[in-house]
Amino acid sequence: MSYEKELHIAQLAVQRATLLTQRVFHEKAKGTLSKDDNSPVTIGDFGAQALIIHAIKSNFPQDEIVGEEEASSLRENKNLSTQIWHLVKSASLEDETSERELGGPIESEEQMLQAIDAGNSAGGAHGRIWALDPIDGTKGFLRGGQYAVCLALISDGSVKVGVLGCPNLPVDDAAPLSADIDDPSGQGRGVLFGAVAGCGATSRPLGRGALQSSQAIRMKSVPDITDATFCESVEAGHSSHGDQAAIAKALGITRESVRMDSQAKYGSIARGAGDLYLRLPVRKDYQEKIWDHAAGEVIVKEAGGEVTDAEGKRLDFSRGRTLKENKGVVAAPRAVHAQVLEVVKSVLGSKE
Ligand SMILES: Nc1ncnc2c1ncn2[C@@H]1O[C@H](COP(=O)(O)O)[C@@H](O)[C@H]1OP(=O)(O)O
Ligand SMILES: [Mg+2]
Ligand SMILES: [Mg+2]
Ligand SMILES: [Mg+2]
Repeated sequence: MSYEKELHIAQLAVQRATLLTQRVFHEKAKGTLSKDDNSPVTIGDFGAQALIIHAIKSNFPQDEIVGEEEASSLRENKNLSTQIWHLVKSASLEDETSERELGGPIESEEQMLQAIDAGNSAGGAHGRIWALDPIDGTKGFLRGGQYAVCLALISDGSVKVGVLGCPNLPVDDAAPLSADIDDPSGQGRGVLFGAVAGCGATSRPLGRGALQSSQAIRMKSVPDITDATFCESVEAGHSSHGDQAAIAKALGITRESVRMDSQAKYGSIARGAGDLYLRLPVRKDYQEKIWDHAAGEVIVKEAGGEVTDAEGKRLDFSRGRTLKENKGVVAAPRAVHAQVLEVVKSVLGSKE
């Protein structure tokens, strides 16, 4: 199957939602709530989830959706719900054809809340399931750093389509990897990554109207691993900076890591701006969420990379809303992945 329509709709939907999040990014008040697990969620997360689910349901009504957010807190907070509705109502691409392809506007605030709640699939091993993270790296979003709007289609447990909207990464695939956003106007920034299993990965400028033309991306070859650049989370609670530093040292890597929030890390290594992405668990009991990895996994694999957990197992997207069979993530160019994994195992093994 070619998944041409799925990729097209996913890219348009992520583009439109990313533009909504950018408006919130530049506002001082972001309507932030704290969820039960103490993580933040903003009006940008809710608005983006509503828009993307509306687009998927309009085009693929039978498909299920695993979305990070749900609307119960909004039903108890009319003020916040109305703020989101204002954002969603006025979100549109400049291109009318694209707008129509996304199912036209959401008609009411209630329909918006229902769309948010339609991301409640339990996930699983059968059928077509979309994994949606409307803002990945919400902490980065609040800090003025990197974040990503992430959407993937999983079919019978494996990722077929992945799209990442990264508004704060440079458009230029060859720009050196840096977590800084030193250009507050956003000029020259905003990239949309896409991939279909078996068909390669691409990047294109995020833009405001119809999709601009894309170019193929490839990971960089790494003839000498000691020259590699690796990226990792900003948040020390999300992955073990200590273990990652020990692994880099054992590999002979001398360059400092680049710390950035969100799946912008997967996009960055896929286009060769960085080489490795290491995410070693801090807490044994944390289960990674499928929406935090699905799009990034297929984009890196299609750009010539390998993605496994810290034990070398493939990421298993068929187990529900989380990657409960996996611990950590190791992403690297295919030619050096085994070498990196060996060091990961030996560094983690020596701790036990
Ligand atoms: N203890 C944890 N270990 C790993 N990832 C976590 C942990 N807690 C939250 N996350 C998730 O990591 C993702 C961000 O990753 P990164 O730090 O690489 O940008 C977020 O989706 C965040 O989830 P949440 O959306 O609930 O905040
Ligand atoms: Mg996330
Ligand atoms: Mg999120
Ligand atoms: Mg979150």
